[in-house]
Amino acid sequence: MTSSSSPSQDTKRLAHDYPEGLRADALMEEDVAWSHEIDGERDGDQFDRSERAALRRVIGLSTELEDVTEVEYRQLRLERVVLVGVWTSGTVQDADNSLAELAALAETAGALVLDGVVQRRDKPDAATYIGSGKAEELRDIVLETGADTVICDGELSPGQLIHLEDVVKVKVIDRTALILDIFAQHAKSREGKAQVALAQMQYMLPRLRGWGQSLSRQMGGGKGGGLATRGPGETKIETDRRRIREKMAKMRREIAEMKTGREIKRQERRRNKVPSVAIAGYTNAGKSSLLNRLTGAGVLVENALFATLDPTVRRAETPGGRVYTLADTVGFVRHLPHHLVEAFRSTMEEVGDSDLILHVVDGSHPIPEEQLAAVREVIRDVGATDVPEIVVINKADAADPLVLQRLLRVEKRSIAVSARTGRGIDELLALIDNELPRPSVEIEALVPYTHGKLVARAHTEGEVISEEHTAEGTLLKVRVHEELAADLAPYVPASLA
Ligand SMILES: Nc1nc2c(ncn2[C@@H]2O[C@H](COP(=O)(O)OP(=O)(O)OP(=O)(O)O)[C@@H](O)[C@H]2O)c(=O)[nH]1
Ligand SMILES: [Mg+2]
Repeated sequence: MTSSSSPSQDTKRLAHDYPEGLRADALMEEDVAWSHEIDGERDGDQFDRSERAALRRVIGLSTELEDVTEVEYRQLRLERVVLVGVWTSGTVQDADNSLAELAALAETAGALVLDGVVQRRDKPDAATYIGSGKAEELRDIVLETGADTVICDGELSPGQLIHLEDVVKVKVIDRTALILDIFAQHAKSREGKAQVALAQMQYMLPRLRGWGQSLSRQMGGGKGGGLATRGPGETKIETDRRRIREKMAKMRREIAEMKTGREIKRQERRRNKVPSVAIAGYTNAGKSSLLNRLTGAGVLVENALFATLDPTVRRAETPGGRVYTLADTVGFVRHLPHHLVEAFRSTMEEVGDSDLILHVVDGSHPIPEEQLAAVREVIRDVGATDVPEIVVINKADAADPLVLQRLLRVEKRSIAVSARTGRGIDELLALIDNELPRPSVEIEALVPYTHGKLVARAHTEGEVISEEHTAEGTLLKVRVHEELAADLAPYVPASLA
């Protein structure tokens, strides 16, 4: 029969194939070393690394939930984890990639990945996700490695989580909970925090009993407190559910209010006719690096997933001096938990509202096409399909030239760049200039020197074709939007009007 150290044929253990591939610290060290190495030539100031490090997990604590009603303060304490995936379709390579991504997610959350297994099945087992026999094998791996948590590569039903926990006897969490946890760690703005909290509550609501059961099991069936707050005939779970629902409603209202604030700012930009460019793309593709490279903004860059959760908007200029805004956005990931898509919908709508999308993809990834497809799915989801898109194939310095060629051939409007070395950046800037909506009215005006403001506006809001300083004032030939054309109309020389 199968012994603990040799799982049967249809289960594949990844740790043996990638002895170093699943380790987080190696990833981070490379990043730090590099940032010291190239002074002044880096893709961004990594200023809150220490702050981020302070959020890393505490050693030796297992997942705990102190009070379900305080769900937004809940933390998954992950330390030593074993990953498990069910591989239903696609190639072995696909399955490996998926688990490698889960490993990167787990490491981003602060866990140490000890082992990873994928299981070939037609579909996940309804009761235990991997099937009871495999669950026993998984139990052996957990014992052998000393893991305290198992992370499943999918979204499990509350029942599956409980049943699998019963067999493996350590905490079991799924990919959705893991991603929610990372978002919770990384959210900084009030809006971001509220969005994550809402998504967490949504996820928790149907799972309350599961968590409650395993919690009471852990505590030896203790009754817990909170009796005083309970209404007559209401069980603890019912009270908790009711309180969570109330909190969710409050959270939704708050998010709606914050959205209004952002909406006003956006309308202001639109009124000023400032074109907007959104940088979207798969997590870790180099979106923040690109923003930093294009504008010199000091946005946090980290070799971790979901480093950016709060959209940053920066001012940028075309080579001709036309002003536009450049917005960094939340990264995407395959099978983004539905709750998160919902909670971040308003943020993602910014992408749909922009004049141009820079769709950044990691060219050094083995199959960048998968990332492109996953991102486009979300873009479709938020109804942003009619915004023009430039595919920016980043990390060209580290990419396989054949992969680059393939992508450049398939994607019509695409360009290969490296935010790290600066390769292709000038071409990208020119391309952005080309794709940005152009002001529609061409006009010639003689602006008196007393109206210098109008000349300045012509430079930032329009395109100056020629400019001449005459005795009577500045003679401008410009392309501008209609409002500015109206403001300039009084100064159009009679001979031209
Ligand atoms: N080799 C190489 N690495 C790059 C390049 N651009 C970015 N990186 C690295 O890729 C990692 C992720 O970069 P970020 O800019 O944080 O990526 P992001 O898309 O903003 O990621 P999230 O905000 O986490 O979704 C960092 O370690 C960067 O140093 C590049 O052109 N070449
Ligand atoms: Mg980022």
